[in-house]
Amino acid sequence: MKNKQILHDMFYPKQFSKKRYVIHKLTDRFTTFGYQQVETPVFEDYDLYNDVQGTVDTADMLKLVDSSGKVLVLRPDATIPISRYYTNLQEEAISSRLAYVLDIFRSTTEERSRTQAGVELFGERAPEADAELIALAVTSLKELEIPSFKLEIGHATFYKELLREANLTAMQQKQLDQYIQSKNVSEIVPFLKDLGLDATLIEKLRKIPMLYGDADFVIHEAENIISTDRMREELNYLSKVYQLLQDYQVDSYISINLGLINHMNYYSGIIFQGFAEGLGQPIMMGGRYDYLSRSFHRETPAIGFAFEVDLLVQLLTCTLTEQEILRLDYASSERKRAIQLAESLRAANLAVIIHTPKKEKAYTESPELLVNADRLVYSKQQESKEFKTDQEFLDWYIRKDVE
Ligand SMILES: N[C@@H](Cc1c[nH]c[nH+]1)C(=O)O
Repeated sequence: MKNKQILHDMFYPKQFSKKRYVIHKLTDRFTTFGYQQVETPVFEDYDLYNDVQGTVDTADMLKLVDSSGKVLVLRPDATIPISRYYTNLQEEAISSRLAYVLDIFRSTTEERSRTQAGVELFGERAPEADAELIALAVTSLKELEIPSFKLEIGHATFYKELLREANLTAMQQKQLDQYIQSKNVSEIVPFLKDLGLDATLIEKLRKIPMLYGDADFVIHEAENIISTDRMREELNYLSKVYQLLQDYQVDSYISINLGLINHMNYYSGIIFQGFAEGLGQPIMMGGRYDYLSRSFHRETPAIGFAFEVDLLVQLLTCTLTEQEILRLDYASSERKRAIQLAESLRAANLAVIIHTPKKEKAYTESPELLVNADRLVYSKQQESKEFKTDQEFLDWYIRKDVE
């Protein structure tokens, strides 16, 4: 049976090279969209999360106590500390586009820790900013060749506007969120009737789980349930973002889902989640969180997303070519020469192991080089080749895989 206490599953070399590839691709792409990478501490004050409203449930955090009795948590979210960092340092001309690759620790996830790669964009509230950020997410997934993925775009408060006057308790709201998320239409109506809500309001709320799919259809249908100016403004905003995504030519990867619920409740506007075929959980999530920074005593609009790196690694279909490792052996008189040869190869970014016993199974297919006083003998499986000088070998070996 799988041990559920395992903190982070071991990544073996093959898997890890996939993880490294995913991280490399994502961070390179983030850079080309102007994001600069940051890192936040693993251990954080419990109070940071306790004070910030609507963040990770305190029960889900992994806590520890330091030697002075102070309660710390293992970083349960990246958006909150990065938002605090940006808000506090705003005057010091730091970039308003920050990226990260960080492990996130939550006791609710089976592995307890997972790697997220994400971006946060501060200081802008405009459909153009949202569209560019969403286009970045799509471009990244396309480049990783993630098969059949979709991004669902919704809104954190659109349907909650309908409930303004209903004064639901937090528990009731949570229950309703669950029904909407699971599109459990048959339970929604009796639940809302029991709460004594007005029949027209119930009728509108009942439609929410159906507001998903093709953008033009959803936006048109959503117009029929609008009851406040705020709802109209937000729907127009969403529609503008969608038009921009058409210009980015990524609209075929997008669907609108006004019943989308994100678990972090710092979101205040557009939200999104990415899904890949055959995987029940989202591979990315994000959204606009314009008011989180109020907790840090300044207001800065912001939007961001995070990819679940470990899930992307599972979905990777491309085959990565592993770097071959040359095993270098030498006649005892040639030790110094062999060491220098290894140095030259490593300077050209090639992998070399000097004089190791040939017992590891993984290396039985590795090429070998024997350095003798009068010649160098290269062999790989059945093939072998001889060289008179070190330079002759280096010239050949360094270029052999380059067409
Ligand atoms: N921090 C969010 C993802 C996100 C990044 N930026 C905005 N949202 C999460 O872990 O779900």
